[in-house]
Amino acid sequence: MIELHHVTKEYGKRKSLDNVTFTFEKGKVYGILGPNGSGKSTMMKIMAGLVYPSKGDVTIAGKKADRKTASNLAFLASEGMLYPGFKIEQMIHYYHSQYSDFSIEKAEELLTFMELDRHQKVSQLSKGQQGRLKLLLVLSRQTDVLLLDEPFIGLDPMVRDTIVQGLVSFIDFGEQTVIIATHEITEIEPILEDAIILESGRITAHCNVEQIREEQGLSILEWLKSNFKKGELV
Ligand SMILES: Nc1ncnc2c1ncn2[C@@H]1O[C@H](COP(=O)(O)OP(=O)(O)OP(=O)(O)O)[C@@H](O)[C@H]1O
Repeated sequence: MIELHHVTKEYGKRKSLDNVTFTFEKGKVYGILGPNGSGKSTMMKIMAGLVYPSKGDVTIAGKKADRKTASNLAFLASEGMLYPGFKIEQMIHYYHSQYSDFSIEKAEELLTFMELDRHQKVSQLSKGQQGRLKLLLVLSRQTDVLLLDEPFIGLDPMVRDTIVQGLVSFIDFGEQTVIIATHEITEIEPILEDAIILESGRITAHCNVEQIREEQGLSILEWLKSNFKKGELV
């Protein structure tokens, strides 16, 4: 369980997060949706213990989020995960050396699944291949919490579908708490249980995906549009 309690993050006078209180329940898959600059990455970094709130607090399984709690969660970040001079197999061995929960067997399975060549250098990978390698590195870890910040960035629509299948195959549903910040709402919808909308640093809506589908007949994109106050596109 991840609890945000009156969390505000200020950069200068600007509030990236504004008094956010929310509980992510254990074993559920959440989507964080919202336009550019609404605070999605800030929220992910705060839960990952990489950025500290200006006010309020974040706890993971009852412990305050910091570098220590960060070691028991896998975070797919938008920047800073890959070393350009490394080959793919070196990246895998590096992660294996850094994280005791890293499974080489899972990494091998994912190499095949993601159609990556272990001998290729990171600097020679396309954006899509880099995205797949990042996913390989986080999905090979056996952590209670998985945070994915824009996992589809740079990936073409065909590959996005493959990635969703990969998530379905490699996530431990019901056990891992998975939080995905994304603009690719339609692609991710099949695996989401709950969705929240962030607008200007505030949570403005929260839904159970199946419930709105059954009770209101809405897809998550339609729900998002119906809830979105400013009418901006995400
Ligand atoms: N390190 C930083 N220093 C100053 N301002 C920052 C910093 N990080 C984020 N911000 C600001 O905080 C706000 C929220 O940014 P954030 O990256 O969390 O949004 P986002 O919803 O992830 O956006 P996107 O969809 O474009 O990735 C933005 O106004 C951004 O400029």
